[in-house]
Amino acid sequence: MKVCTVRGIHIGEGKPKVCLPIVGKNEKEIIQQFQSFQGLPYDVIELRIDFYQEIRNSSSLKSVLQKLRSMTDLPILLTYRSSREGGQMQLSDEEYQTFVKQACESQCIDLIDIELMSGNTLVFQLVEIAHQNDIKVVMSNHDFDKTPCFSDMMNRLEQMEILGADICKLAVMPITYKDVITLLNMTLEMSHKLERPIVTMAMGKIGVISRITGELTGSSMTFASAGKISAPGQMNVIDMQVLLEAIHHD
Ligand SMILES: O=C1C[C@@](O)(C(=O)O)C[C@@H](O)[C@@H]1O
Repeated sequence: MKVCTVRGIHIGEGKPKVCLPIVGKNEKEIIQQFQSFQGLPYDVIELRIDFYQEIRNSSSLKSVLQKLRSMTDLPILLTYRSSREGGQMQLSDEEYQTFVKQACESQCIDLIDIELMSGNTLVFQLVEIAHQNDIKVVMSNHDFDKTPCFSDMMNRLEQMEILGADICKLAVMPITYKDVITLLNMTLEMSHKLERPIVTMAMGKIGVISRITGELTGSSMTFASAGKISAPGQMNVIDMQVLLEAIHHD
């Protein structure tokens, strides 16, 4: 597995990197949430821009990205999560493309989430826009209803790599503990098979274990919370670091 380095953070090496999501609906809330992270042990900020009410307004979008950039040197991952995949809103294909272009051209972000299921042509175009602007692509897929079978999950991660992902991310919903074990096994296998770092998680209460075992299975990043969660099962960032450290070995 190759390492993806962003602003000196090596994703895919050592302990899984901890990402904290911001879920503010306006600029004030976004900045307040970011400020509340001060002093906490984390590596990457995720701005969940589907929560932001002004996502379609290019000057507001630019302004919020510029403000956040001016406040931190940590890597910023910008994520628009469609309602199809558990997010807060649905952009049309055209709007999605415009949004990705504006965000990447702002030069205020380091990584951008692109949903695998947006359709190959659109995904290809979005990856191109990101890479032209030196932004890394976290390609993602979410199943909030179930855990797909082993081979389906493998295929999705493989497809992400083929489509140009720099990091391949899969989040699923387990119904049973067996689903969680299936995800962990699949992660272990794919972390050896793929060239790109992978990120996986089983959401919800019964999937919590999957958020701390990345060093064993090869999942290179994990999402925690500092107050507001962006997905079910995220644990507090301080508890998370204690557990990651307990598992960590050289
Ligand atoms: O894709 C992911 C992972 C996630 O869904 C989780 O389960 O922690 C949280 C989201 O904010 C992020 O974009």
